[in-house]
Amino acid sequence: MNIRVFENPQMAAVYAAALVEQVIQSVRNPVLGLATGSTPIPLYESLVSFHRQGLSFAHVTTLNLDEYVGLSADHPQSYHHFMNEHLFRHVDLPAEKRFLPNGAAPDLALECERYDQIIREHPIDLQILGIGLNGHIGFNEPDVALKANTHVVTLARDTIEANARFFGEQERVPTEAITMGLQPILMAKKVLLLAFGREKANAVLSAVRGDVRTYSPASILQVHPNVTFILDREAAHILEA
Ligand SMILES: N[C@@H]1[C@@H](O)[C@H](O)[C@@H](COP(=O)(O)O)O[C@@H]1O
Repeated sequence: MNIRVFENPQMAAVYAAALVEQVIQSVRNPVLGLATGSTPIPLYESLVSFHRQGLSFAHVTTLNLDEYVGLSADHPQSYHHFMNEHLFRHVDLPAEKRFLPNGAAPDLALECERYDQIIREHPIDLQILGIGLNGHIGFNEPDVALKANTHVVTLARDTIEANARFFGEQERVPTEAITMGLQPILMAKKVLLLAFGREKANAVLSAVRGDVRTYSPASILQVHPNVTFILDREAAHILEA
């Protein structure tokens, strides 16, 4: 596991964007696993600026980690909408090569199967991750057991509270999501986990130094052969103490 600590999220994001560019430039049909949340926003800003300087996404395929159940693609808090706003509408990534789970699908079990089939057809070259305050990755929440495949998850109380800031009030946050399971994340050739801010320091510490536990889903990354944690000083402050 590599750990890189930067002065601030902007510098960390430029480093992460350079690693993404390296994959885009060196792999014939690169597949990127993408994350949402506030953390990857500066990374997407850097990638948009790289695009303006000539980096093409025309041959890239993207697979997102997750989506809220019950939100259609045009809902302002959906992850579909998030990806459009922060990346897709700014770059030349073909619409048919952008995949996200459909949280508004009438049959969620079928939707999970559909998404797993897409994942099987597009093994991930580089997976971008954030981390929840409780150590979740994607929406794989701490639990007695974790799942390998795409599944519907009931969001943890902490997660609903943490994400209420995007919805205005807690009651409006969906209580369920569809998330990729751990298998495609662990099968990705390379994983970048980004974490910024003091409130992430404990989750980062457990992920990096704790035992591998289902109650700390990010800790499973310790068994992956090519993971880089990209942190700002605040998120790294306990690790560096
Ligand atoms: N499902 C997403 C995760 O993929 C994300 O990593 C995490 C942290 O979000 P943030 O980056 O806003 O702290 O929570 C969200 O709920």
